Amino acid sequence: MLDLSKGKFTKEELINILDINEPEELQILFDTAQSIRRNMQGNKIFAYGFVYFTTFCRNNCNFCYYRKSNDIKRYRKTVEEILETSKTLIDSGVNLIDLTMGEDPEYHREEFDTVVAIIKTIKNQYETPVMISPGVVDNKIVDKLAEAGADWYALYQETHNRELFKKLRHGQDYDQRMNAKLYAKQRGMLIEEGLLAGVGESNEDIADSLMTMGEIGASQVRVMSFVPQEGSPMEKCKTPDRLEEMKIIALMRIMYPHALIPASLDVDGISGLKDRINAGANLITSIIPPKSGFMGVAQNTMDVDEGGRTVEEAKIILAEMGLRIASRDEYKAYISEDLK
Ligand SMILES: C[S@@+](CC[C@H](N)C(=O)[O-])C[C@H]1O[C@@H](n2cnc3c(N)ncnc32)[C@H](O)[C@@H]1O
Ligand SMILES: C[C@H](CCN)[C@@H](N)C(=O)O
Ligand code: SF4
Repeated sequence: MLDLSKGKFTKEELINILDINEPEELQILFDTAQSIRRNMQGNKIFAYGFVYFTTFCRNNCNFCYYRKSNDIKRYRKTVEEILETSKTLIDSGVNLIDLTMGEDPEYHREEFDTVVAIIKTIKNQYETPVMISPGVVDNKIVDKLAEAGADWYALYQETHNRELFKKLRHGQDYDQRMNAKLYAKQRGMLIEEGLLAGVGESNEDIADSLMTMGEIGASQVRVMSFVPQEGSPMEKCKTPDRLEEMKIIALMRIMYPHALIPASLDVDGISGLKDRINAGANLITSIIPPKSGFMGVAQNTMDVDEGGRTVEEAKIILAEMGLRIASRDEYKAYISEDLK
């Protein structure tokens, strides 16, 4: 097999690696990714708290439960609720708060003033890094979010095949979405790019995405397996075999040794943590406090109220693997020294 440790691949080589199905070859792929992760940061794994503070959305993404046309119960949390949940997460040991929202017209109307205030409190009072996942916003809003002190702007293209994008993010503009994150990067924010697995992409599409992540300078890169959502146009589509997601995680780790790569609890809950870490992920995302009334995205309730999506639970699994959760200071050092 190809020498994987070199880290730089042509598109053809990437497609060949994605085609691997022999157990021995797969093991080499995952072992290579794991050893790169260990070399970069020893036994540390980072952890993000997830705060999905409004589930109202003006868009109609075909894969998403919260799409505008889906007739579901929605919430818009108060500032107090958002801050209280953020504080609970911070006290439990997360390294960052990911403030995530549907593209809620209410926040666009007030030009994100409330979001700016929340970011400032988390940054200045709680001394904790912030990621903002607001969907597409115009440059003026990106300026405001950057000035408020947001460290990260997360915006996932889902695919870099424009035709497929049009089907998934129906009615949305590919370039506008791409340009929003490029502008955030230009403004000095770190950016996260992401892919969906199992939505009709080819291995060539995945290879294109893997290369694009590097070209645009994303410091955090992710893949999530598609989870079918009740009431959405893709409700009857199957969730893909997880091997595809694991291969993509491993390749991202090998291509981008410094990158933050999520093991998201939002796909298979806490039971999916170990495999993703073993594939090369170095960050646990979608940690949600039980009984807080806040939801996940792809798995909106799985493991939440049972307390499965907590630092406490993750710690137990990591300990069995000889790993531990990084401290907030270790995380701050990582993003200011290794990623800049
Ligand atoms: C809910 S959005 C939050 C931010 C903002 N609304 C946006 O779309 O950018 C975050 C991401 O969740 C992922 N997601 C949504 N629905 C999903 C599903 N059914 N299965 C897997 N991932 C999903 C997509 O990658 C999407 O970009
Ligand atoms: C997809 C979400 C992240 C948005 N920035 C969250 N459910 C996650 O898995 O981290
Ligand atoms: S993925 Fe984001 S933008 Fe698309 S419908 Fe869901 S919440 Fe809205």
